[in-house]
Amino acid sequence: MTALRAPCGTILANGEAAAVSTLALGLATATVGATRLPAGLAGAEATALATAVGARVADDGAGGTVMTGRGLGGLTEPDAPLAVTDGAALAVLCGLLAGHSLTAVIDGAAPPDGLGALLADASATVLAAGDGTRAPVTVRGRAGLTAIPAPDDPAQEPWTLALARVSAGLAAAGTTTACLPPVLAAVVADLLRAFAVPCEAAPAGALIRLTVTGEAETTPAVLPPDWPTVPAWMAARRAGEAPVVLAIDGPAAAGKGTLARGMAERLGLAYLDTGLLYRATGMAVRRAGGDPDDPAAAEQAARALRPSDLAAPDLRGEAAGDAASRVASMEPVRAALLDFQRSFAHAPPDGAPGAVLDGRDIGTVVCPDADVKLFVTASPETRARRRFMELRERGQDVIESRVLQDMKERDARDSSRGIAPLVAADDAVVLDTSDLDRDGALAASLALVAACPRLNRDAASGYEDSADPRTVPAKTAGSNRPAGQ
Ligand SMILES: Nc1ncnc2c1ncn2[C@@H]1O[C@H](COP(=O)(O)OP(=O)(O)O)[C@@H](O)[C@H]1O
Ligand SMILES: Nc1ccn([C@@H]2O[C@H](COP(=O)(O)OP(=O)(O)O)[C@@H](O)[C@H]2O)c(=O)n1
Repeated sequence: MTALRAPCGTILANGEAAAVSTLALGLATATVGATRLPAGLAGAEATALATAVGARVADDGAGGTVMTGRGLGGLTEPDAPLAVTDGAALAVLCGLLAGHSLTAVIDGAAPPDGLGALLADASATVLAAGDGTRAPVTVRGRAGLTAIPAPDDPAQEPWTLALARVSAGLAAAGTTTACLPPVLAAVVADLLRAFAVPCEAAPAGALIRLTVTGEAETTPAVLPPDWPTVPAWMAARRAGEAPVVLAIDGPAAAGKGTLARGMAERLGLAYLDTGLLYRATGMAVRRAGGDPDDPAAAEQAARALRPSDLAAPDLRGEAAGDAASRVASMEPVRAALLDFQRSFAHAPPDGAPGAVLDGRDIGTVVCPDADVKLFVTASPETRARRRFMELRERGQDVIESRVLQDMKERDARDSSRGIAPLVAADDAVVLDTSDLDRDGALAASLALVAACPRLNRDAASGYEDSADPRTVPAKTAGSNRPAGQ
């Protein structure tokens, strides 16, 4: 057996985040070809760990890392103990190493209960200092693990073991099943798919059942730069605290909805387009033959609004936008729609750990305590161009100069109204998307979420550099200002 020497590497110690990062690094080291990892994911210690099992590591020239692995089953035996300070990361690493013909000693964290039994089932042997519950752990792996039996009661298996099951399953014959909490399952499935590992995710009660097809040929991946946000939402969810609320405000066609949908998807949060509530109210008045400027008709429509009204096909056009901004200037209409928006933010549907809301007054009125407030804007010409293209793609016969004119009028009405006007909250970050494409805007926004103190509280070490707000082309709103200026 390899003689014990001083530890030669550590892995970030952030519970779920550390385990997911370890899985990402492990996949990269077990993949033939060059995988790009974003800044922050492969820290110095983790890089040393990957190098110790035969991966080649280089800078990508942009703060990230290019890792060239050796293929599943191709990792080499480390000639010194590997140091891992987090038990969940250790479990994932043991699972990965179990599918290789090597012996590795891992020192640092204690292995989670049941890890030895799980890997023994897959024909790898995990030995620990006598009883399998203390460091150091020795993994004697072997190529071509037998299929890993499903857990007796998936709901009872700790997520640490479920993740070890996934990592061991990569090299195991057939299908491996693991059950994980929804957010963790979503990010793991995302990661596996990035490396082309066949995997399926389906609800299994409160958990998500992930099935991973083993012995797949992984392909090099490019992990997006927002990976550092992973610990943020995981930390928020684990803390069992108030839901995460992200508020996105800004003028028409700035890209709020595109950004909000993207953030909700990436972070596993619920999304509410609050503009639709006003659009549906305004169009309900119009459809009833009324005038959106009539306060009584508008209030009645707002009070009678039903979720199914939000699916009406004519809500995206400029006529609906115009009607919306008329009814939106009336206090009773706003009051009638406020509770719904606040309830959505504070108790997001489907047990989501938080919500993203976009509109005009989310950061100022609806959710003044939001964790992150973004004020998204772009030059009027850029916005008009985008809206024009969008409407044309929907088959609407529109003239760009007219779209610009309508939009300016609507922005002016929204900014100058007495109640909940369109202004950036004092603590909002202004994000000008004029020179950012959709992906760029999303990456910048996710980096801001990663930098949010409450969300990072539990996930500080190893990630703070990557969440450097200096990389974000945004500034904090010092004073309230009208849109489009
Ligand atoms: N950064 C961007 N670059 C280019 N086009 C964008 C960008 N963000 C959004 N768009 C496009 O602009 C149009 C308006 O975006 P949308 O998200 O609906 O804005 P808003 O919700 O602020 O009205 C859509 O067609 C969308 O695809
Ligand atoms: N939170 C909100 C959301 C929308 N609105 C109003 O609803 C109109 C339509 O909003 P929207 O977000 O659907 O419009 P776009 O930005 O997509 O063009 C806006 O012009 C505002 O007048 C509001 O007053 N408050």
